[in-house]
Amino acid sequence: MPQLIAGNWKMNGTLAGIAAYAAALRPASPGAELLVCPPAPLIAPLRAALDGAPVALGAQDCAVKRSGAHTGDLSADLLAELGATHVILGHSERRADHAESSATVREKARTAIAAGLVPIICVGETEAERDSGEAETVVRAQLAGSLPEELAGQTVPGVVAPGIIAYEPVWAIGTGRTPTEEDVAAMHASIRAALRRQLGAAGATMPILYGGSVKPSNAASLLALPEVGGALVGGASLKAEDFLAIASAAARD
Ligand SMILES: O=C(CO)COP(=O)(O)O
Repeated sequence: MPQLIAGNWKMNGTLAGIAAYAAALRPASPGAELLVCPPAPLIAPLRAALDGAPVALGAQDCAVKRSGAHTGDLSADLLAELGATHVILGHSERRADHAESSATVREKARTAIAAGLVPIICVGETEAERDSGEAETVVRAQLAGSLPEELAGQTVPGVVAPGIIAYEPVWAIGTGRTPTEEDVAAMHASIRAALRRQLGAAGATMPILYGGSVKPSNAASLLALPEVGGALVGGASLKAEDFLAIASAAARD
């Protein structure tokens, strides 16, 4: 399976900036799969500007419910209609800023799957949890709470992976710091073991992305580690050249 390089724009990006970003991505053929997750109002314009280029689009969150009286929430079905194929769920910024529990993430993942979206479920420890030796325990608990059992059997037509995990240590996000290669490899192995236990055969192949200060300069070494199925890139995905440089680091593996 080719590695997946996913960009999470977070609350960045403008309608005015879409044309130049799409123009930089359109001719690219990096060998990795590309996914861009802009703010939801930019999904449809970016889809149009990409003009058929093989770049998938995703959202950064969706609602628990599929429709109804939920002011300000975003329906997974509408996101799919706008052109999203993926949705990031349970990012640590949402867990922290919006008090999202693993149980809520699980409900959202269920809704996303029902709407035909591939959920990218984020897990990761804080610095205090790593320092106290609890990182793997915390991540295992997040996986146990956040993954719906539908992931064990779900297939979305035309999509290889029914779900994706992103390991993002909270202390590595936007800080320029990353775990050691040994720590990334150990955590990804631990996540793989947990996925196998929870989801059986589906858990054996589900991609596990690494996220947290991935840049062109460190992408090749992070992406070469065992069980690293790609990257979830924040800041460096905002510049098309940096995003593509990370994707070409994946392609060299
Ligand atoms: O949170 C992230 C992606 O979801 C990572 O962000 P940075 O790449 O900016 O550290």
